[in-house]
Amino acid sequence: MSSEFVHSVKVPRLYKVVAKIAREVRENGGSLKSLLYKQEHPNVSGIYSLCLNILQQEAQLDHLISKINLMVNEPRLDVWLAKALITELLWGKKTLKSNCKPVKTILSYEKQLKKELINIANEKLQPSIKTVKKARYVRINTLILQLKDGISHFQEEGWSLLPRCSSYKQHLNAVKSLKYPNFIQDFHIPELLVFPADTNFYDYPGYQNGEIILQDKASCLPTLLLNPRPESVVLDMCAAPGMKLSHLAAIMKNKGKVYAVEIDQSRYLTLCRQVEVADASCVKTINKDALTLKADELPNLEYILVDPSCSGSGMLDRKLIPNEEKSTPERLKKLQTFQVFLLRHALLNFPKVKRVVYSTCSIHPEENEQVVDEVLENVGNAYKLVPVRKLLKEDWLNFSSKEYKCSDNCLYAISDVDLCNGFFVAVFERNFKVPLPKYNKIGNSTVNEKKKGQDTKENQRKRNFKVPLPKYNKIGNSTVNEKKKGQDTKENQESNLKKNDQRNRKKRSIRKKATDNENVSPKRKANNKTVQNNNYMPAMKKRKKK
Ligand SMILES: C[S@@+](CC[C@H](N)C(=O)[O-])C[C@H]1O[C@@H](n2cnc3c(N)ncnc32)[C@H](O)[C@@H]1O
Repeated sequence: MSSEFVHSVKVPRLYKVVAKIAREVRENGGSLKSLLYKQEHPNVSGIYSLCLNILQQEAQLDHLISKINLMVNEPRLDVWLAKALITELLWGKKTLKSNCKPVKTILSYEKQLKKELINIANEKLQPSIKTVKKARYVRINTLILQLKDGISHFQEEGWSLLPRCSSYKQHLNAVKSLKYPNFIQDFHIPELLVFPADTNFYDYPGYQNGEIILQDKASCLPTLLLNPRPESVVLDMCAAPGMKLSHLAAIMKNKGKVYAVEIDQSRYLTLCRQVEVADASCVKTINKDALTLKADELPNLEYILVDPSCSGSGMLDRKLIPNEEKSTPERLKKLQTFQVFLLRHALLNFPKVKRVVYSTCSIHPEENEQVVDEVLENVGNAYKLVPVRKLLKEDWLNFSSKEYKCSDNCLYAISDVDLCNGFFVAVFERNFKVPLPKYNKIGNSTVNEKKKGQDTKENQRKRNFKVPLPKYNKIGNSTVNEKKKGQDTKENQESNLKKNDQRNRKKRSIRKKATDNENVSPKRKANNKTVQNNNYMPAMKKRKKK
């Protein structure tokens, strides 16, 4: 076989992106999700799924590549591109549709690869990582497609809808034994359809068009529990990539307003694309730090979703990637500090808000019960925790630990039990009879009385609510709050405040320039390219009449 590669036909961009990300994760220890959002590729889920597959099958891939002498015979072939193409051929779509040279090369080894794969199975080579099965969830985006039309579409494709169950336990048993051609509506979220675990919908025209959204059940729970009524005003403090956001817009039937805030520039662009594709016209996207938001920027705000960055320890997919960042106690502590800050900001800075939902895709109490407990101390009786058990009419199985002050009032989704990602949700409801504690005074007595005397860096920050967390995205490394070394005297605090005010004013004017164009053409900027590249496929079924 020739070792000269003629690049007359381009390698499909998806495979190039997948190869680049997989290499970065494996060779430089990058985080799969962060790398994904930097790519600005419309098919985020497709790329994610293929990358995950490569990383999971890496032991077999290395074995196969060495058995067929691929890199010896084809020294100019990029090994990561080869891994991406082989993965697609053997475990993905099982076909490669392109005439580019690397694809032709891999196809010329197809027979050998398949033969060696059978040998691997016979040799009982252990897969890189044990595969964890969960159901495949498909949310019908009711902003575009009516639920009944979505269901009919799948039925016309040969799928058969099982009757809904009368209890959650029965439903879980039905999901556990789901097999093609059966699917079922979710017990709690009717617009969420549940299919057997291995079903793949990434190529579905309806997925490309935003008519269906591939969203795990766990990720729909916070929005289900926030449950804003249509015409209300909602803030999604940490919005990208926009899964919960588009569900919020659907719950509100695109009536009212949802402010979607995201600090990270590349994730913000993904968010704008998701808003456009999902047709979430009631959303206003804002690219800024949620900690700097003020009540008067968001008039009549009633509901807030706080879904901050977390360790992601509940995400089944993440558990499948060897060597991904681990939840060390130090990392959890830093995440917790940020989570407390953000939740407290949501609860104490927006006086008209009546409900706040806090959620994480973590199963660590450090990011869940401990955060809620700490913030409960600050809010006093101005907010109460609503027992989720009641909201879900007793039809839920796992709750927060009674060892904590929040007791069993919050929800846990446990993968093995609930057949979705691990998740935590707490619902706070405002008691308007009690005024909000004064939060923005230095030395505020409502903050963490217990820790008086221990003048830790964290306590200094807690007392000083006006000062935003420095460099949000460096959480998890040592740059956070480095500057506050030394004594925390009142003088120091006041001078810090002044410095921060000046810094904030400067930042605001820079950001204003950057975000002003968001008012001019918020979505076009991010989406035009995507929509054109997306090759809009034909719709699944009748579009919902507007
Ligand atoms: C767990 S993800 C949110 C997932 C999202 N709610 C969804 O359902 O698709 C957390 C997001 O918060 C963003 N973030 C972190 N700190 C932030 C801050 N201070 N202000 C706004 N966004 C922030 C991160 O960049 C990340 O995109």
